[in-house]
Amino acid sequence: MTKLLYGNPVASEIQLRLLNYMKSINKQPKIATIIVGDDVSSHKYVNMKEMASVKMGIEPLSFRLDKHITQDELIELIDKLNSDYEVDGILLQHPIPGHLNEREAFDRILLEKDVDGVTSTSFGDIAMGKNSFLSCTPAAIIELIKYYDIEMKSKHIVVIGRSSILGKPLSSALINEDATVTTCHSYTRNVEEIVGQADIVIAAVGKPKFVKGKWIKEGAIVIDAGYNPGNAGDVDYGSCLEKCSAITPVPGGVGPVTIAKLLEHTVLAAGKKAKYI
Ligand SMILES: Nc1nc2c(c(=O)[nH]1)N[C@@H](CN(C=O)c1ccc(C(=O)N[C@@H](CCC(=O)O)C(=O)O)cc1)CN2
Repeated sequence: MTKLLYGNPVASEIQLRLLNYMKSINKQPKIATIIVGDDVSSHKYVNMKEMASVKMGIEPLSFRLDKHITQDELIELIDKLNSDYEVDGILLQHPIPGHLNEREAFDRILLEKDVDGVTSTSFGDIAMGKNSFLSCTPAAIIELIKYYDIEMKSKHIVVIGRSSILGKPLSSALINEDATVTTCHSYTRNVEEIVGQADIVIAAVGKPKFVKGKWIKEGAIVIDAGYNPGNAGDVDYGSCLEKCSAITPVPGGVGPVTIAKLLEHTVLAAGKKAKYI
């Protein structure tokens, strides 16, 4: 019987941990959320993050910027939030319109307010095993794997995707968990063959139903980090279900844990206790 790795119990456990921790902080954590433009999915995800924040007693400060905003105006807002003592965390939702330099904007976020783990410095710190916030979806995946007592040490984990907020930091964090990691991307030859050698497959490619059941080694574990329109994951769920020993559903898998990790990082930032993963 294939085990379903649901995200909600993992998210609930994180939230319980946070509620306890919040009792020891004598301030209400505040997160600034920024969306540039009118990407429908971005608005949906940020609304979900804000609703979850409010439920946890975190105050969201929303910034919805026009799609024609200039780089200077965006940087000016980030600078203002960096120097606002009341703001504990800053979230700049990806993607932003193409005329803007997203990397420069991410990197403008002060390290201690980078609760979303998107700055180059956070990424470098994580790679070196230093104390910064890991990007939220990679952090969610590692939390979910640990929650279900899945061994990472010495396992061959194949990550499909190398985006700067998902595939790359995830591969790096998995190496720190003593896994043997192969990262596949659009120039990788024979992806099917490589996936077939994996003990754990993590799909973070941004292509609906990309991973097929026939690629999967019998009994492997499949984690779907995809968030495509219409709630489609990156994994062809039906065919993979038949081959694997455990799988995350979409929706209801990695997604809810990603949001819980953002809340956790925000509360930890508020408590000035940044903690690795
Ligand atoms: N600055 C960032 N931008 C983006 C990130 C990020 O971590 N930081 N990640 C993605 C998308 N994302 C969060 O922003 C995200 C996507 C999906 C979910 C989620 O919980 N999905 C639900 C289904 C939602 C629904 O009902 O429609 C699920 O999987 O159960 C959470 C977060 C892009 N940009």
